[in-house]
Amino acid sequence: MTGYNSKGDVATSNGNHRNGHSNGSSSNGDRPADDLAQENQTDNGRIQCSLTPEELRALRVLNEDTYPYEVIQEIADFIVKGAGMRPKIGIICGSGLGSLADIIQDAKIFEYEKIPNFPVSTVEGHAGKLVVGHLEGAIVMAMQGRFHFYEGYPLAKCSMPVRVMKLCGVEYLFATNAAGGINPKFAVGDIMLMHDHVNMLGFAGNSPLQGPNDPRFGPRFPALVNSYNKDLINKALEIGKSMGIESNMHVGVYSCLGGPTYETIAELKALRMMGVDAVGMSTVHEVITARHCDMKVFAFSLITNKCSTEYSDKKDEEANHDEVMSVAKNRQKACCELVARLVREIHAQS
Ligand SMILES: O=P(O)(O)O[C@@H]1C[C@H](O)[C@@H](CO)O1
Ligand code: HPA
Repeated sequence: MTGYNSKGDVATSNGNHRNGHSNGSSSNGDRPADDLAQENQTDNGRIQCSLTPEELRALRVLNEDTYPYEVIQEIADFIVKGAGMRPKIGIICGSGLGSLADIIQDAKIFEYEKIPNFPVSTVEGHAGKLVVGHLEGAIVMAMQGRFHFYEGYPLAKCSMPVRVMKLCGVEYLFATNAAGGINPKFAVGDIMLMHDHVNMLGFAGNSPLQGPNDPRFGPRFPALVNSYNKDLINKALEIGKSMGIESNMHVGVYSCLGGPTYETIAELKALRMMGVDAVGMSTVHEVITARHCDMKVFAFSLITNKCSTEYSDKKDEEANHDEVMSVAKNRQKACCELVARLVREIHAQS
């Protein structure tokens, strides 16, 4: 166990000085770590760390799954300074929906690898770029590529970019995803506006808010009723109507499972009994993080495949990522129009 105090001291449960080397030697010559630890012992029993604040921060980011406020602030400052603008709306592009970021004008593009302390995208259909620019008069920032739990990232890391958005100035989060339709009324290509979720990873005791709470982001125990902004849902429904796609638009409940496996028939039956309409592997932890820091949330699922709850031998009824990507590509125009018009409405009101 490692503990940090507010002065940047570091203490380890075995009394060893923590310096990033596992063999007990340190950057202070060849002296054993125990000697240094004794010498650097402070009154409170903790060990005075000889690392610079920068080294300590880098070590912490590498080894820990939580991102301190100051690190998030640094990432946000890097983006705002690099873009030369402060976004108000954040967009997370779901699988195959990266084109939502292609409609942004005067775009400043940041590859994830080049953003300090940012994770990298590993999934096909998630380009790994952050795009900041203008859309329908508003300044927006879009993630062309999100982070999923099944990639090996802890939930806090998956949704860390939402906090970056917040500290960049973002007030509205638009989260989009590709999902399997469990509600038998849903067809492939339909859009489901999320009005609630079932957090299956939360049922299993996993949350992006696990660990010490930093009140600068939000409260220890945030309420999640009314997480999905009703005004934005109603506006999106109106937009859908004027686009002539109202019969392909629904309002429903999304559930996130850990993936990367698609669901079994028994799991799908269980989800349906719980009132779930669409199932995926993302979004919920992003929404939790956004609501924790008081962002307004709009989210939708593009139904890329139907999830039958009947046993069948037919191979073509099995979900697969190629189909997910190809449906998303076919429906990108409608998704882009919906997002752009909702951004326009928000901008017009402000
Ligand atoms: O990032 P999203 O939630 O849109 O991606 C879904 C879930 C998996 O990552 C992938 C499965 O096909 O699509
Ligand atoms: N299940 C889980 N995630 C998904 C699906 C699905 O059927 N389709 C797209 N993402």
